[in-house]
Amino acid sequence: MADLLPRSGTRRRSLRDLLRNGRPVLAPGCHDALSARLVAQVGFDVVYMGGFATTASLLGRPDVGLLGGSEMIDNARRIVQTVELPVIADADTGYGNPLNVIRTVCEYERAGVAAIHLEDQVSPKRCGHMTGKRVIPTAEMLAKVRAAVAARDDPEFVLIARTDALAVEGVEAAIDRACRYADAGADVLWVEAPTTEAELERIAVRLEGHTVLLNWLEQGRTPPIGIERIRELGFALVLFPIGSVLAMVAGLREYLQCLRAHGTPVGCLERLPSFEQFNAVVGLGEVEALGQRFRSGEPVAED
Ligand SMILES: C[C@](O)(C(=O)O)[C@H](CC(=O)O)C(=O)O
Repeated sequence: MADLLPRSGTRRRSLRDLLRNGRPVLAPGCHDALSARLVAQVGFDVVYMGGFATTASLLGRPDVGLLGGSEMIDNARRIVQTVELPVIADADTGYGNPLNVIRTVCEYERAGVAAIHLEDQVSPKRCGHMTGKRVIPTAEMLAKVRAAVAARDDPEFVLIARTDALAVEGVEAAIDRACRYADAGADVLWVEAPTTEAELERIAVRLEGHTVLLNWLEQGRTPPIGIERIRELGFALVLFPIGSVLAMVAGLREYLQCLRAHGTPVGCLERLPSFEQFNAVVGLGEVEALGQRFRSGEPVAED
């Protein structure tokens, strides 16, 4: 049965399968269920939900640790329920100490996400490409990683350990941290916000053999390397965390400026999806067919 609310079911295994394939797995960011549906409909295998875009969407504010874990998990749950792709979610600093990390992992698992990332910033965190970041001692982050590993119920659940130490302690120290986090059980490693191609190469060389994530932050501080270079360097997973909110701002601003200039949207309708095209994005046809099956009384086959 076409699920109105897809089950989380096999999507975690599919994330691990994708990561084993050796392709760079591309994970565009979303900020809500609608943007997640567009990621799926364009044909991507994985979707990412980050704090930057979620904070912007829910609060209209910057990514400076304003959202709590429950708000992030609630947003992730709605995204999981509207796409059948593996969802990678931002768990920021884990929202407290190792006990809080345990709760965060359990709640994200129950929400159906396939992976989370935990970072070693001091709380409240700052967006990884902002200045003024501070990091917690390595030992404190190791305790969080160990707690996260112990907390997960499904071994398919993917734990991503992120270090923001590059901006504070330098690239070598950041890589050393990442290696320690792998020893503690992290499945994927992320050295946040390299600012030169030389740093990107150093990360790739020293972390060879690990599953390494690249955060390809749109308009961020990391050089905008191309997909072939990403493949050469061996990054297994690439996030594009804020494109959905950047695109929304660009498109909506253009629409509103047109409306303000003309008094009606008549001057920009041709650049918008039709009413029917939008209803296809939100699956009006499948929802109405599902409702009709119950109204007609025909037996509902279990998939
Ligand atoms: C990736 C990120 O976690 C996000 O929330 O999208 C952000 C964005 C960034 O990398 O600057 C963050 O680091 O908090």
